[in-house]
Amino acid sequence: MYGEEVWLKIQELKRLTEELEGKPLISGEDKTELKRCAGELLREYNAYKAENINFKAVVDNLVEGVYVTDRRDVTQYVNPAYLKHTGTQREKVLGRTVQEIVDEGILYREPQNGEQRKSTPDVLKSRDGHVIRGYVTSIPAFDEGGDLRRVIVSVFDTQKLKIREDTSLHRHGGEEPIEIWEDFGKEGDNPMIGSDPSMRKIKRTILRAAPTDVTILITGESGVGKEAVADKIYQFSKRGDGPYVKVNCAAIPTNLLESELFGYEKGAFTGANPAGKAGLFELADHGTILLDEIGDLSPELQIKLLRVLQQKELMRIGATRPTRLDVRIIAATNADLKKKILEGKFREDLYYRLSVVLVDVPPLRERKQDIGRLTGYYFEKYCLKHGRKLRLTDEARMLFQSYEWPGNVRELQNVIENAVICSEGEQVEAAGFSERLGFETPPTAGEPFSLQSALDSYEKGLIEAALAETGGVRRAAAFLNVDPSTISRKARKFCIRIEHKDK
Ligand SMILES: Nc1ncnc2c1ncn2[C@@H]1O[C@H](COP(=O)(O)OP(=O)(O)OP(=O)(O)O)[C@@H](O)[C@H]1O
Repeated sequence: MYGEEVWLKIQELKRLTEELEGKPLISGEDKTELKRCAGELLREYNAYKAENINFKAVVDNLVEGVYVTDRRDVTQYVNPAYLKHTGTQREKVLGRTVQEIVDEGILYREPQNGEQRKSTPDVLKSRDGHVIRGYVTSIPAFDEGGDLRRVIVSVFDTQKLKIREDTSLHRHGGEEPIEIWEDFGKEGDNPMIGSDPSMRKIKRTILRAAPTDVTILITGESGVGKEAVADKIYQFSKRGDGPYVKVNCAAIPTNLLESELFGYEKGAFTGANPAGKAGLFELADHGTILLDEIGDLSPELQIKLLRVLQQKELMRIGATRPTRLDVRIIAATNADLKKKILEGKFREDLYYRLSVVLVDVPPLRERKQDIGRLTGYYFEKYCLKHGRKLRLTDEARMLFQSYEWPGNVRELQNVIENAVICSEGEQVEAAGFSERLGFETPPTAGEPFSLQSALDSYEKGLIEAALAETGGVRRAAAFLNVDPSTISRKARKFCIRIEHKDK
């Protein structure tokens, strides 16, 4: 007697109990017995409900990815969250062995231990260039005879882990664990690598400002990652499912930029589309627009943009009525806008409207702590992309640390990709980059050259690199096999700032 039947019976019993309540013919004992019966039935019904929960529907709706294989490693089930994390499709994996899937390059999964429960961070990667990170737990399920029946793999989206840890961090006011800040972003997207204090601050700002609708101005040298910051703001905003329109204001000729941004009405000017055209702002309605190189905006367009910011509406060219807009504006520039204001080239009121939140991304040379991780990430990425199995030598890594990277992360990417493609052996040596990076360039005859200054420059680079790599004078000294006092003395001589302290 289960389900509906039990329920009806309980209702009947309840009704009877209430009816008999107060009637003299039924004894107290009978009433107690009736109540006991009803209670028992209710318990039975609840047990039935618990046993028959639709667990598949539950697992289908989990935030964690779940992947189940049988004992021969054949995929039996994957939940939607798993497919989302890995960007793969159900039909590509169901009924297939993990090995087949890995061999085809649909997915890369580091070896899992099928015999024991195991938790490992960072074990999922897709081979299409994205590195996917998740916290993975594999649980083998055995039958009564002790034989392995299936393996249940659950993947925790580390992005969620990061945000949860971040909030707990603020609650407890503790020191942030570095790994939270290493990569930053949803799985499958470009990570934003950086655990240098300046980058951590930027990531905290992104987490705080993204869910609001405030205007954000991102400044910094070319190639530092301004667009990468804007992408994260978009991802973490409430508009993450809405349109995201990116406009490089410097790339569109000034005479076209107005119609591109604001659109025009029909017959607005000769040569225009007779039906009129919506501008990029309108295409970004209910979403986000990134105005890159905002410093290049003409004075006329600055006024039009101010109107969009102040009144949340725009005038198409040739229009008589404004169009209402709901767009979140992010602006970016590598120009010094304060200087442009002083020179009368940029409106001060626009600057303040744009920079409600200001994110200044420092150049790579000011966050040397991140060079190692960025190098590792891009080296792995380009090796995968170009199908090469290479090793980056320690000397090459050191060289990277001591270089100033005027082109910032973009230059680092290019140098690494070039080395991955061009290197002939099995490892990428420092010599492969040194000339490109301007190290050890042999002097040409007749050029003024001092051996001492070349040696000083090399020594300075090595000490800076060792300090950045090891994080302290004593450890840098051990690394270079010299006395700590030598490091301190040379740091003074070469004006190297020592920010790191040995613990
Ligand atoms: N912290 C980071 N971690 C990983 N990759 C990064 C990081 N910052 C930047 N990049 C990568 O470096 C490249 C250049 O970054 P981006 O285009 O965001 O720089 P930018 O400051 O907008 O440059 P520009 O001023 O020239 O437009 C991109 O491919 C980006 O993904």
